[in-house]
Amino acid sequence: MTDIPTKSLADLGLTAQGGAEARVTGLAVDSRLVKAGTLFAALPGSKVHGGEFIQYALRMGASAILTDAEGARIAAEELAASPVAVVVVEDPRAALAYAAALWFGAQPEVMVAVTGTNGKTSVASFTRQIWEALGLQAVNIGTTGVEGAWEAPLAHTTPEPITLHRVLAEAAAQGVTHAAMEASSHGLAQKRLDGVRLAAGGFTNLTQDHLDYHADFDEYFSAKAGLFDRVLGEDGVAVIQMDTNRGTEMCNAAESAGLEVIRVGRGQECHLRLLGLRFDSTGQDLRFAWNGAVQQVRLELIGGFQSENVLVAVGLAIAAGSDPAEVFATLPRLQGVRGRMQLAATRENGAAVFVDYAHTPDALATALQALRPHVMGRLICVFGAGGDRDQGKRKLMGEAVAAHADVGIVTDDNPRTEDPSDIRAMVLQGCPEATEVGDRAEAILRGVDALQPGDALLIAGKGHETGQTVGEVVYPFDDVEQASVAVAALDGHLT
Ligand SMILES: CC(=O)N[C@H]1[C@@H](OP(=O)(O)OP(=O)(O)OC[C@H]2O[C@@H](n3ccc(=O)[nH]c3=O)[C@H](O)[C@@H]2O)O[C@H](CO)[C@@H](O)[C@@H]1O[C@H](C)C(=O)N[C@@H](C)C(=O)N[C@H](CCC(=O)O)C(=O)O
Ligand SMILES: Nc1ncnc2c1ncn2[C@@H]1O[C@H](COP(=O)(O)OP(=O)(O)OP(=O)(O)O)[C@@H](O)[C@H]1O
Ligand SMILES: N[C@H](CCC[C@H](N)C(=O)O)C(=O)O
Ligand SMILES: [Mg+2]
Repeated sequence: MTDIPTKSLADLGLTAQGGAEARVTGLAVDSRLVKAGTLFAALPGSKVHGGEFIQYALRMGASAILTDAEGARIAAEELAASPVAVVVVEDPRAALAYAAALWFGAQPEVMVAVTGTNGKTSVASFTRQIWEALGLQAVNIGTTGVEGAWEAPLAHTTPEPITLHRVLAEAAAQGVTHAAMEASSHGLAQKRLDGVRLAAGGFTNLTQDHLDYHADFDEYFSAKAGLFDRVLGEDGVAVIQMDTNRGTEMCNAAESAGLEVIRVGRGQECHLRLLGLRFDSTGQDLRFAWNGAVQQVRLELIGGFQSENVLVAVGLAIAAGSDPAEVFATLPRLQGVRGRMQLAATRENGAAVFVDYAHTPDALATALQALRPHVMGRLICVFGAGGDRDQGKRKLMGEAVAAHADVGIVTDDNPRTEDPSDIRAMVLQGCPEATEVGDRAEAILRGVDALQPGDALLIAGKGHETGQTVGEVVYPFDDVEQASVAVAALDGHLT
């Protein structure tokens, strides 16, 4: 007959109205993906309630519907006329997260997650690199896809639970035992990772971003705190960067939830205490103490914020069971993450071009300040702000560049469905002296052309991205490639 694996609602931890049972052949949150036997999760959305699509899911042969009272109300007529099993719960997103975990079953034995406005991808990658250096089969999961012992592309930083658990089960089947994942604020607010068993959770920092999605900064904080007060079990460990806005509050939230906390920072109360950083042209020396015992390691990474991220990764690896001394010994082998303070090209006159993913006011300020000790001349910054995203951060991004760069060039960064010149105008409010060059390739060429001996150029905002999204179309675009092209064109012309 059929070899499609099925599960009962009870197998998925769900109870239908009237005790109805159903054999489920798959899960879907989008009605357009429903096939015969699928459980369709009709979720409350930001634009529309998924309940509107229940009738369509029924026509496609859904065997069960998971929704809330509102979804059941919207589709009351169709549901009454159908033999489908209906599960009504208060929080269908959380129920879906647990059902997806039960559907796919396996996940890597040891998992950690990291949240924060900036630094998640970096911490997740460093944690994976530490594990790999210790001989473990490890991956990081997030903005740059699944990387490490097993690789796969992802469309989101924290995928919705069906994709997430499919990926975790496939990774486990490939022999991956350790995984470090990013927990975005959207992912936490939508409970995408509530079904994941985590040994530890990390926090990097909290500054402005995504206030188009979260009602205000407190709600944004609460979403991030959900990693500690909801997702991590009581035997989990929290690794908290203290030297940052809301670090103490996040630590309190973790302690109130009964978690053990590893504090990271410069203060005396920190278990992983940053004692000093010395910068040179290829990296930095990091001096720190672990429970009072002093360590010093060489990092081939540009920018002091990378040391902060490394210490959070160190805390996560220790929290998840690795031996501290063995973890410290791996650190000189850490490699920078693609598009994070990446040296993309060098001009014949020695001036360097860096590509970085700074796309928030704090990240721009941090990245520019991090470059300053490496630059004797001027710091030039090519940057822009994304369309269909938090508008409130645009002027603040301009202000960060006005404050920390010597020359600013405002350009486009994924205008999406907005008018690019409107976005640039909002950015320019924060840096009226900057030059406006809409075309990003031309902006990069202008920035590279301006480089004199001792200067450096920071191309910010796109990092590892390989496309420029204008309207609904993604045009191929790579900052690292454009930097090389510009240097070759200008220096080739000069020689
Ligand atoms: C803003 C946001 O996070 N939206 C997510 C949310 O959708 P929504 O609430 O807006 O959905 P909606 O359009 O109102 O529709 C409601 C429901 O009806 C369903 N539907 C809709 C149309 C249809 O024909 N049939 C159907 O079933 C939808 O699947 C949805 O479940 O719930 C959906 C189902 O779980 C997600 O797929 C969707 O993520 C979209 C794709 C998205 O782009 N999210 C981005 C912003 C995101 O999550 N980014 C974060 C953070 C990045 C960062 O840190 O910088 C990330 O983790 O990537
Ligand atoms: N600890 C930090 N403090 C401040 N800024 C940072 C820190 N770490 C990274 N950044 C800045 O943020 C940029 C993005 O870093 P990263 O990709 O690691 O963050 P992320 O949190 O994963 O971002 P996203 O929300 O897009 O997934 C870096 O290129 C750098 O400019
Ligand atoms: N995950 C972030 C990435 C932003 C990167 C930047 N290039 C932009 O498009 O704004 C977001 O979607 O808000
Ligand atoms: Mg990321």
